[in-house]
Amino acid sequence: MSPLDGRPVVTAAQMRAAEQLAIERGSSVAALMDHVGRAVAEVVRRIGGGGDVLVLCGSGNNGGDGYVAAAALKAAGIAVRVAASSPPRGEAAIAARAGWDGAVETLADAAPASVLVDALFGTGLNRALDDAVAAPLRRLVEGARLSVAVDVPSGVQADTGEVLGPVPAMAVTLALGAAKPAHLLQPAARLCGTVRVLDIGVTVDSDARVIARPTWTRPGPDSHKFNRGMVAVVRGRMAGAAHLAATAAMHAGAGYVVLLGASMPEAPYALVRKPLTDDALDDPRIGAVVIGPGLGRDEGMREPLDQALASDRPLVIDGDALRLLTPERIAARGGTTILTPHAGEFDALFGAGDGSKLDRARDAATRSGAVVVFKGPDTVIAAPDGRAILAGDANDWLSTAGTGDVLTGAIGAALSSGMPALDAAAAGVWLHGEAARRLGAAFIADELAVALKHARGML
Ligand SMILES: NC(=O)C1=CN([C@@H]2O[C@H](COP(=O)(O)OP(=O)(O)OC[C@H]3O[C@@H](n4cnc5c(N)ncnc54)[C@H](O)[C@@H]3O)[C@@H](O)[C@H]2O)[C@@H](O)CC1
Ligand SMILES: Nc1ncnc2c1ncn2[C@@H]1O[C@H](COP(=O)(O)OP(=O)(O)O)[C@@H](O)[C@H]1O
Ligand SMILES: [K+]
Repeated sequence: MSPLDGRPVVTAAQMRAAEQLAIERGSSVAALMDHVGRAVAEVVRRIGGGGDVLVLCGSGNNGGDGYVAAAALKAAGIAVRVAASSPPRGEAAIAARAGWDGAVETLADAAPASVLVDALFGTGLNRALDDAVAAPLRRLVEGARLSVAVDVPSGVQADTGEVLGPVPAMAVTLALGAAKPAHLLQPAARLCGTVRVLDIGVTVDSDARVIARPTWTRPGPDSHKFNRGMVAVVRGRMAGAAHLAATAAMHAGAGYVVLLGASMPEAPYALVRKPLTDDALDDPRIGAVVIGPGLGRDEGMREPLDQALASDRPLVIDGDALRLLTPERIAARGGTTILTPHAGEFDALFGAGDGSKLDRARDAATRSGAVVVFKGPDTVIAAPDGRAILAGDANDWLSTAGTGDVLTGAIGAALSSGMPALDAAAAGVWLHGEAARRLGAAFIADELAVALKHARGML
């Protein structure tokens, strides 16, 4: 069992392809199922505290994993029972069922146990759970002290994170071989509890990964304010938002932050204030220009936006600026661009569309030629070359005004330090998430901007 950080995220089809490759190299579905079932049993034995176990088995291979796990638990001397939603169908699942020498109860009749193992449906779920399954599943999860899902909680769509009908929350989910989008994307991710990847002896790779602690160099003897990273934040109609972004950039470790569009000195005095002159963005030392927080959506703000787009400096575009643009206009810019839309801004810029958040973010990155940070209770970062990074598990207290402005500043700081755009976006998201985790509850965006320094100190 290992934590998710930095691990590949694969779809059901990618997982099947990896499984197929393992089979071509001499393994078999039955051998994989045997491996998975035993590994699940071992974890359940370890975390179950010796309590009795009820394994719920479906008709597919997820159910097959369940029968193998039940047999292994029994062999280990654990009191275990099995209940099934319907008989096994595939060859491997039928063989796994045959390896279980105990009774098989119906879901309706099964009494709860202290540990519940949900092996009803995995990546093969293709519709909402029937009531005859959903109701007993809920009753048995509620009656258990500990509930463990095999691969994904039954009822969630592994590739999209959609929840098909009411699904009870599990305490632990054992992701088989690799994380699936549902382990990170909402609303499914909240139902997974603690997710751990279980090695199943299948090699998986993917161009999508779970966010991980970034590599972000600390200042050294050669550092000075300009080579630490210089960030220019363009101020608009609502000065507070740009201030938050600028403060965040400073506390994320930028060496020099300038607020363009203001000239009167005021605290914090470390923040340099200058007017947005025609040549303000020409300074080659500027490593990132941040525009959008509090910019205003009126026609009058098109001018500074045009100036930023025309500059050859790396650009972070957020908030109102996203409302004044089209994907084509961004694509035409060339150069490095990072967009940080929340769901409303995303829909306005790229259209509502269907598909998973991961698919939509990737499509948006391709269309705009920019790295797209699609924010929300889960955040998907996508690059035009197809790579993607998923961040789940956010502190819900982030849902307060101004936290997005803070994120923009943090990304600006990372970008200005010379990181490639995808890495910079991920570093900013990680720092923001870590600062929020440390702050706990009911913090405000001003505090979040300052708290970035504590997260930065960990790197
Ligand atoms: N890919 C891999 O490398 C491995 C996968 N294994 C397991 O196989 C699982 C996938 O197995 P399957 O493809 O058989 O899929 P599932 O076991 O998730 O279920 C598929 C079956 O359930 C039916 N079904 C789908 N939704 C339903 C619903 N709402 N109500 C009633 N029936 C429904 C389908 O028609 C199909 O017959 C994985 O999640 C994992 O647990 C392991 O056994 C072995 C290794
Ligand atoms: N449960 C949640 N709901 C909304 N936003 C969340 C949640 N959890 C984390 N966040 C994060 O909080 C930030 C909100 O940004 P945004 O909506 O742009 O706010 P603002 O425009 O007020 O700064 C984003 O980084 C988002 O990913
Ligand atoms: K399951």
